[in-house]
Amino acid sequence: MFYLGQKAAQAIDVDLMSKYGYSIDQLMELAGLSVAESIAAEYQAGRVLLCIGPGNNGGDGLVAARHLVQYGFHASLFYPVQPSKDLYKALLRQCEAFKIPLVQDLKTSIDSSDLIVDALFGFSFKGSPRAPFDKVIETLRNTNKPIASVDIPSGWDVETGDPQSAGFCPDMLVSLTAPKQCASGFKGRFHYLGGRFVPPEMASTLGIPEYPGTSNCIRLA
Ligand SMILES: NC(=O)C1=CN([C@@H]2O[C@H](COP(=O)(O)OP(=O)(O)OC[C@H]3O[C@@H](n4cnc5c(N)ncnc54)[C@H](OP(=O)(O)O)[C@@H]3O)[C@@H](O)[C@H]2O)[C@H](O)CC1
Ligand SMILES: [K+]
Repeated sequence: MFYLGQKAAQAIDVDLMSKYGYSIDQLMELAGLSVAESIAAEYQAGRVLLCIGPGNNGGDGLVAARHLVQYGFHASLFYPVQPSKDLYKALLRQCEAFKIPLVQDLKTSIDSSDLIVDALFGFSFKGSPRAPFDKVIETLRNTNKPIASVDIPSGWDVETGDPQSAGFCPDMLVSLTAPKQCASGFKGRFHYLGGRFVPPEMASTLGIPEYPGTSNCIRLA
């Protein structure tokens, strides 16, 4: 399977929508579903805190929160920067309908959670984290609660990963569509692949393995 660089990951996203006709809502729903399924495959249904970022990685987290509640988890959201885009507003409304609370105090919420989901940044992250996410990532680095990262461990460079060991090491990584190059430095326990929406032509070019049965995720390592 190919490990994608930043430009290749962004180009695939564009192809899925322009060449193959997917909408972002469709891709995000399936991406978030696969994140929830991967988590439910490895962790007992407990208290899960989802840290949500300002882009589509955060959108995946909002979708995953809803599915995790349906799987019996107690979910809450830490969502420090809420963009005004209709897509995210609608996903947040759905979370409200599922009685998923928004929390303000990250440290206290981490202490009362069994698992943290990192849906802060994905394949469009660049440079060093800017405020307020610098502090959020620092707080995640200082917890010993397990972290499940969506697509990229937030704060890592999409291609070079975390060479200075300045970021955190997640316990789980759920790569979406195909792993990004930074995933080769992942040392956590569970590496999953999700995003079962890739048409056969693209799947064979990328070397994506066949998903088993009706599953929306595959354990890679
Ligand atoms: N095809 C797929 O696999 C799909 C994956 N999905 C998910 O989408 C993300 C990529 O989403 P995108 O919106 O392109 O980007 P991100 O979520 O990674 O982040 C963009 C926002 O982050 C801000 N940003 C970037 N760098 C920094 C930084 N150093 N500090 C603070 N903030 C940063 C950026 O702000 P700008 O002002 O720089 O624009 C954006 O607000 C992918 O990884 C998957 O998780 C889709 O859901 C479905 C298809
Ligand atoms: K992430």
